[in-house]
Amino acid sequence: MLAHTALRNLASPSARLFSSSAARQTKVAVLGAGGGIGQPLSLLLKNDPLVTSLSLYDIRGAPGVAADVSHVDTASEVNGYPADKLDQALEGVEVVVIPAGVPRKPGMTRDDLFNTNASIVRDLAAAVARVSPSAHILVISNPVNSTVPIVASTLEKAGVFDPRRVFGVTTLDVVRAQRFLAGLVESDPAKTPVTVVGGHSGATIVPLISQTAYAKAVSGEVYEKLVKRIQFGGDEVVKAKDGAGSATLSMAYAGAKFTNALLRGLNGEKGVITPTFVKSPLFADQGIDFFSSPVELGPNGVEKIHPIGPVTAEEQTLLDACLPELKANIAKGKQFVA
Ligand SMILES: NC(=O)C1=CN([C@@H]2O[C@H](COP(=O)(O)OP(=O)(O)OC[C@H]3O[C@@H](n4cnc5c(N)ncnc54)[C@H](O)[C@@H]3O)[C@@H](O)[C@H]2O)C=CC1
Ligand SMILES: O=C([O-])CC(=O)C(=O)O
Repeated sequence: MLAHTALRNLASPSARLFSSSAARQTKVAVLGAGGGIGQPLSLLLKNDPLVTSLSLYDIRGAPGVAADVSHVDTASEVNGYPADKLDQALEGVEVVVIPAGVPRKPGMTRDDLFNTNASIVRDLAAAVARVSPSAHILVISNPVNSTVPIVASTLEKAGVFDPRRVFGVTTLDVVRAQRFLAGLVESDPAKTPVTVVGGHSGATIVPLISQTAYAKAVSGEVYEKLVKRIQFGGDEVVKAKDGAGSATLSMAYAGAKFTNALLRGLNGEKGVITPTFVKSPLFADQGIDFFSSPVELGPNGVEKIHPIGPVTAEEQTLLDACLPELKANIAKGKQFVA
């Protein structure tokens, strides 16, 4: 039930946006704004009335993207920053979205991106710690299961880590789950909320179909295929793009959706609840201190971490497979910064 309300709140951001005109507005930075995700994400954020100012940074091409996006006739101002202007890009920023880093090619796992992306994310987090230490950081760069602990440990080292302000963006898993389930049961995806917990890679992605209104409509082989498709939706896109990268457009949509949810929470809207990968007590006793479960977003970021709720035996099996892999991914991220 909780998940239902939660995801319904997320389902129609535009309707909520237009009723929020009196809300406090916010300066948002996109680091990696010139990339496959960064460009459409910047466009979608330009279209979000809760964003006052958009700061676009990349080691390549951000001023051009900024000039282009700045012509869109919404109120926010847009500035683009080249490679040597990271600190300027982060000045006064309250929300930082990070899609910087390399994407997968066919045959790679997300963990194969670690060697390149770990240092990119660490260095960007160090800059946020230095220039805008109280900003909320939304991590898109893969492998999310490791890059989020990298950001947290980097902030911790700098003495500015607040667990309420660091988020791994797992919204694409929720978006896919809702789209795929809705396709099977012929419902409206916006009215087919699904909670997805765990992390963001293969077996660590755990959709809780039993908590949906359609639990009984999908069983046996149909259920198994649905779960696999949600867990490996990223691979589907990587394969179809055939060497040209991974999901960018659906990720930009998911990133903008999560950013809007956070902004609504920061603005004091109540009941904004969505899964996100955060520092979490849920499985900390098993040495897993980051986990995605439904999180209520509020004026300080994470307001409340909700438990995963009732699971079936099949879902427990999925969780049992998720936890050791997630634990190793988290440890790898922490170790990189230590
Ligand atoms: N969390 C999720 O659900 C998803 C995550 N991703 C991940 O997002 C990341 C980006 O993917 P794409 O946009 O497709 O890649 P891309 O290669 O098209 O764009 C990445 C951008 O990052 C920039 N960049 C590299 N180093 C940088 C630095 N130090 N500072 C600022 N910018 C830097 C590059 O210049 C490039 O413009 C990948 O790691 C990918 O795996 C992709 C899809 C879904
Ligand atoms: O599959 C990838 O590498 C990109 C990603 O995280 C996704 O699409 O879920």
